[in-house]
Amino acid sequence: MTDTSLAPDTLESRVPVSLDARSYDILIGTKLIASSGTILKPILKNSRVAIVTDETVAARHLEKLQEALDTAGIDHTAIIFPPGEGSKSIAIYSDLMNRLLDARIQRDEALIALGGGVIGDLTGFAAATLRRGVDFIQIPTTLLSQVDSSVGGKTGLNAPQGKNLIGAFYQPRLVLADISLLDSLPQREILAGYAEVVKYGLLGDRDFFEWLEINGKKVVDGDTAARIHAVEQSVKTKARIVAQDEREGGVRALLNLGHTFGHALEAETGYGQHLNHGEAVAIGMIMAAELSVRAGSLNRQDCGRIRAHFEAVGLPLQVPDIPGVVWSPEKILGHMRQDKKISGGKITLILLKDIGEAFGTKDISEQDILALLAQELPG
Ligand SMILES: NC(=O)c1ccc[n+]([C@@H]2O[C@H](COP(=O)([O-])OP(=O)(O)OC[C@H]3O[C@@H](n4cnc5c(N)ncnc54)[C@H](O)[C@@H]3O)[C@@H](O)[C@H]2O)c1
Ligand SMILES: O=C(O)C(=O)C[C@@H](O)[C@H](O)[C@H](O)COP(=O)(O)O
Ligand SMILES: [Zn+2]
Repeated sequence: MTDTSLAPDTLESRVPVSLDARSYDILIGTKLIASSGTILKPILKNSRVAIVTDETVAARHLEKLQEALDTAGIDHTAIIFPPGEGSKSIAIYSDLMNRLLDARIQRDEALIALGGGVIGDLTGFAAATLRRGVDFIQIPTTLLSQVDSSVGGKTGLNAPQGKNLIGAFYQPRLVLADISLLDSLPQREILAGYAEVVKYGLLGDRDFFEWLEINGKKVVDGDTAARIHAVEQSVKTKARIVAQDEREGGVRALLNLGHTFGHALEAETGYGQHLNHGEAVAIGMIMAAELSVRAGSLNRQDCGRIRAHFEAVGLPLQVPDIPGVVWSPEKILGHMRQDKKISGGKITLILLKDIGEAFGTKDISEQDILALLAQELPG
């Protein structure tokens, strides 16, 4: 357990992730980065770390982290990559490993992921594989990474064949979710993160979805208390599910609501700037809700309620036209056939029974998926 007496009084919440020897805390609050060195020091085996970040985050937040580490007497080196999904690639991973080895990062030293989900997934995978495993800390700087990607230990890279197809389950030692870091985040990225926030309401917490119907706009518009509540509720749900099923043998698959479609859309766009992960997941959740109505598990009225909330906050509902992309149901289905939840050659979909209750099924035929895609894709 983290020694929270070392944290400033702007620490609002501590959410534990209970995984035996791999347990850790998620600390949520404002202005936490200024105290990060003091908080981290007792967790580190050795007073030397490598910070991995991207150019955009480095320009805004790296200095604050470096100063905090200096104050605590922790040596550090920074490795900076271009921003964007393209950095979750084998080429960047290879470059990162070379730089970590050139810097002689030892097994008892640690990596700090300072950034969004791209930096978190990349750094986590590097930590899992460097000298067969070094500790890593998540300092998530996007709403998406604070509510979702920094927690639960899914790390990895995209492959030309599909999203997140190379990776490892490898838990961080601590997650430091500093809400103040979101002040510099563009609105498009706030909305991308909000898609994963709504996911937590839809898949397992109807009360939270209803809270979002009232307060979602505040979360999106920058209200600190609303953002803290949204991060806390999301990670509490994620921590509970991950503690039950760390390696996705069962219930954890529910966290993939909207992702079987969403990842296929991302793969088809080549992980470019026109459709980010949160947007693809938002559209994928609408597809899952529509398919749930067709399958008879969700009523049309609840599907309409989900659509209305997405519209109210500004989440995308439809697949956009993207230059150079010719959408085709067959191609999207082809990407879905690479999904990691496939077993026995059958696509597993996460559908809704109700707002607040998701379930996994292999009973939807490929013809039914194609029919849904024909309705939902442009053109
Ligand atoms: N491991 C998991 O459980 C998990 C969960 C959800 C998503 N993901 C992965 O996360 C990735 C998406 O993460 P993301 O949405 O954070 O994207 P991202 O990491 O690409 O960040 C989005 C953009 O925001 C910029 N940025 C980050 N923090 C900023 C800040 N504080 N101020 C200004 N700009 C900032 C980045 O430079 C980038 O351009 C995807 O690859 C997705 O597959 C993983
Ligand atoms: O943590 C999980 O489990 C999730 O599914 C969270 C998702 O939001 C996230 O995008 C995850 O990376 C998807 O995992 P994948 O196994 O489908 O690649
Ligand atoms: Zn996701």
